[in-house]
Amino acid sequence: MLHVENVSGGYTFPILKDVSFHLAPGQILGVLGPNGSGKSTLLKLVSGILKPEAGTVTIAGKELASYRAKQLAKVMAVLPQLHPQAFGMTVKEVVALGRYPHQSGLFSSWSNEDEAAVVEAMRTTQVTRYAEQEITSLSGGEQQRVFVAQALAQKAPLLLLDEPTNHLDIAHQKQLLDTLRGYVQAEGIAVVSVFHDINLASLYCDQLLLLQDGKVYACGEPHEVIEKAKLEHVYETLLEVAPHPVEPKPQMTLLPKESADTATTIRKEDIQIEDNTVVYHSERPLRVVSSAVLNPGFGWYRTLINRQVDPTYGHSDVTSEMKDFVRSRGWVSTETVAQMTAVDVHQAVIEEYSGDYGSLLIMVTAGIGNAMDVSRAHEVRSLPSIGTINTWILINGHVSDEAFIEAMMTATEAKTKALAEEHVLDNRTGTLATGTPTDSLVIAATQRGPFSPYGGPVTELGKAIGRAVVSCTRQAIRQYQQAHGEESS
Ligand SMILES: Nc1ncnc2c1ncn2[C@@H]1O[C@H](COP(=O)(O)OP(=O)(O)OP(=O)(O)O)[C@@H](O)[C@H]1O
Repeated sequence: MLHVENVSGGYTFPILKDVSFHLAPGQILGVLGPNGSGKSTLLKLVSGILKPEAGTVTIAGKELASYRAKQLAKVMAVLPQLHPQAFGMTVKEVVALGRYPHQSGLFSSWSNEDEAAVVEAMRTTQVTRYAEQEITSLSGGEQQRVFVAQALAQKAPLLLLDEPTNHLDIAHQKQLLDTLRGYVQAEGIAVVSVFHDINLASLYCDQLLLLQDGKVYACGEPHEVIEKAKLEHVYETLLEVAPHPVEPKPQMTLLPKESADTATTIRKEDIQIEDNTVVYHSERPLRVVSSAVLNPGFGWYRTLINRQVDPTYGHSDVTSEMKDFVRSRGWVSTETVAQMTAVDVHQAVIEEYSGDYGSLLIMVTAGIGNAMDVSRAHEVRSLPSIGTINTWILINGHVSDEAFIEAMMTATEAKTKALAEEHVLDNRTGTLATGTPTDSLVIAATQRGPFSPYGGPVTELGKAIGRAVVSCTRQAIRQYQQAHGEESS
């Protein structure tokens, strides 16, 4: 649909240098780049407002320079960054201007097709209710939607949009782009759109073109362009790129400058055992990954709780009950990770280790009444009630996501090793137990200090986790056995 080949051009001096890309029908290309990088200039060169000094622009198989104005308007609609003033016109009249290329003769007649296109465009952009209102009486975002409607009413197979979501609130941004996406797929049109919002561009575009100083720095699918190093280089700012939770489209997050007063050190004496809970509270949120009852998964939290409940504990909504409990103790539920255990929390084993990775605090409570052999779990019909090994690994250090995951594996292997060393059996099968049905793990890091990219058993961090978890879990198992009158072997 659109072929841009080695285009250079600009104003009195060149802005764009040697830009090439191709766009197929049914595709959206997002143009990204910092202020002044040439995004709007590129649209002006593609739309014919500016003439290229070198290179060619071909639309629907025909060179741009050979189109007559009205003919061009039939194949291409443009939403400029700044809109022409439209004083005294109603919304419908502004949208109807989009039908100009389809009028013929001196005394143009308004056809049913024109009317249908205008009505549909207003409906799509949700401006029908303002149809008879003067455009200047609308808010900035409402006016923006009217100009998008004007471009859609033109029914051109190529749409050039300069920041179409400008002034729109998040719901209207999403609504407009969802509609555009559907429209592009249904009608097979092609769209080139300038975006400032990198995440929206990633979510909605098939291809992205990243400009730097008028040159193409990167071009490809969102996962090829939305890369930390590329964006940091072009925008000259610190950021992170992470996966979108639902779509396979990367999303970027800005990293604010680190403030000097935000360091937190986790110390053994700050872990409190009060009533029926083990509690750690940090002034600064910790990066946590956990399988806790309250706030599991990855997140940032300030309070960690291992709560002892009665062995007969039973609630239909455990998460809500835990939230209420956390609040009743004066903690904030949205910044608390909470686990449950039937073990007396005074039997918690807490140890401290340090090394090149920073330092570690381990807390373990071990209830092994329901210990089971995972390889024989398929033979068990009903799950036993409470009986859990809860483990905390608190790290004074900076840990990558990969290291968090490897630390989980290392800790799990270490726990299983501890059960074997203590010769804990699965009572149903008489084989060595590997864990319990409801074991829970919390790994938290201050994300300051030494950086650990990995957490496997050959890393300093992994070695410490392996040794510490085996030691603490073995002691916790013995505590449990002594409390329950059993002999540790
Ligand atoms: N009409 C003009 N005459 C001369 N120079 C211009 C004109 N319009 C833009 N420029 C210059 O061209 C360069 C690129 O501008 P352009 O508007 O294409 O950037 P952009 O990437 O769209 O920026 P923004 O993100 O701020 O909208 C800038 O240095 C700008 O000053």
